Amino acid sequence: MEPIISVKGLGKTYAGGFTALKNVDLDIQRGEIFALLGPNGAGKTTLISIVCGIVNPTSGSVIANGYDIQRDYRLVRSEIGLVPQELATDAFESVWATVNFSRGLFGKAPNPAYIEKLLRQLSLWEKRDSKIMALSGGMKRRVMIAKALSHEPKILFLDEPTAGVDVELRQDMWEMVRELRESGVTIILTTHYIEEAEEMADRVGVINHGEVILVEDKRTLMQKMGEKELSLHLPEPLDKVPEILADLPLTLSADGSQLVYRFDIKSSDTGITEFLRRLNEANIDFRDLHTRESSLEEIFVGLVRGKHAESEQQLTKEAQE
Ligand SMILES: Nc1ncnc2c1ncn2[C@@H]1O[C@H](COP(=O)(O)OP(=O)(O)OP(=O)(O)O)[C@@H](O)[C@H]1O
Repeated sequence: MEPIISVKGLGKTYAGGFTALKNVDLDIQRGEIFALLGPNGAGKTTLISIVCGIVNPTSGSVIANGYDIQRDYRLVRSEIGLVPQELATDAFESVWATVNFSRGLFGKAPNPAYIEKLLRQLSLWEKRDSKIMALSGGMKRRVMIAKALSHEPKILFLDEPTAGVDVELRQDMWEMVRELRESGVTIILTTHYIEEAEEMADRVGVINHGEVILVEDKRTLMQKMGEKELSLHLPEPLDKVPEILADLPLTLSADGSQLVYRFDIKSSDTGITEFLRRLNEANIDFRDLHTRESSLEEIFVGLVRGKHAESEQQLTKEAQE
C-alpha cells in the first residue's frame, strides 16, 4: 500500500546555521499510529512543522496523501490536522464557536452534524457553550484536538499530546486516540513518555541529533532489541554467585536473595536449560521464578546512548585524522 506520508532526503538548517534535520527518509502508513521518539532538541517539532507546511525545508521533499507539501500547500494542509505543543486558543470564545471557526479557516462549508459528532467523541458536547477559559486543562487539550479535526483531515499530528497531563487523563487521551484511528485517521505523535509509545504505537521511529536512527514495528523492536530476565527467588540467600554458575550472565541482588539471569529473546538457545541444570547440580533451591522483558524505555535509552557514543567516537576519530 502507498504510504500516506513519504518524506525523502529531508534536511533543515535554520537561519542561524544550526542543522536540525539531516537527510531524513520516513514513510508513514495509512491508518497507523506512529510514535516519534527522541530526546529534547532531536528535531521532532521541526520535522512535524515541515510536513505541516509551517517551516520550509532546506532540502528534500514530502508527499502527503499524494500531494507535494511545497507545490500543493493548500491541498496538503487540508489533509492535515495539527495539535501543537502549546495550547493557544481564544479564551473568551465558546467551545462550539472555536471549533466551527477553525473549520471555516480551511474553507470548508459548515457542518454542524460533524462538529456535534466530534464534540461528542471528545466528551466536549456538554461543554459546547462554555467559554474556553472555564475549562480544565484536559478539556482545553481536547478542544485543541477538536480544532485540529474540525476540517476532517486524514492525518493528525499530536506534538506531545499528554505533556503535563495527569495519569488518568493521559489514559483517556490514549483511548480517544485509538478511537480516532478506528475512524480512519492516521496519527503521528511525538512523545517524551515512552510508555505512551509502548501503549499506543503500531510503529516507532527514533530521532536523535536530526537523524532518524531507527524505524520499526513496535513489537518487532521490543523482540529484536529486548532482553529478557529470569529472576529466581532463593529461600537461602547466597553471599556470591557460586563457582559453577560463574560463567553465566547472572547477577545476584545486593541482599543475596535473588538471582537474575539475562538472555537474548531472539537467540534460539537461551541457555536456560543449562542454567537450571547447573542450579540443580549445585543444590541451589528456588522459591519462585518470574520473567520480565525490556521495556521500550530501556531499548530507547540504550539506542540513543549507543548512537551518542558512536558519534563521539567518530568525532574523536575525525579530530585525530
Ligand atoms: N527557529 C529556529 N531557529 C534556530 N534553531 C531552531 C529553531 N527551531 C528549532 N531550532 C533548533 O533545532 C533543534 C531541534 O528542535 P526541535 O524543536 O525540532 O526539537 P524537538 O525534538 O521537537 O525537541 P523538544 O522535544 O524539546 O520539543 C533544537 O536544537 C532547536 O534549538
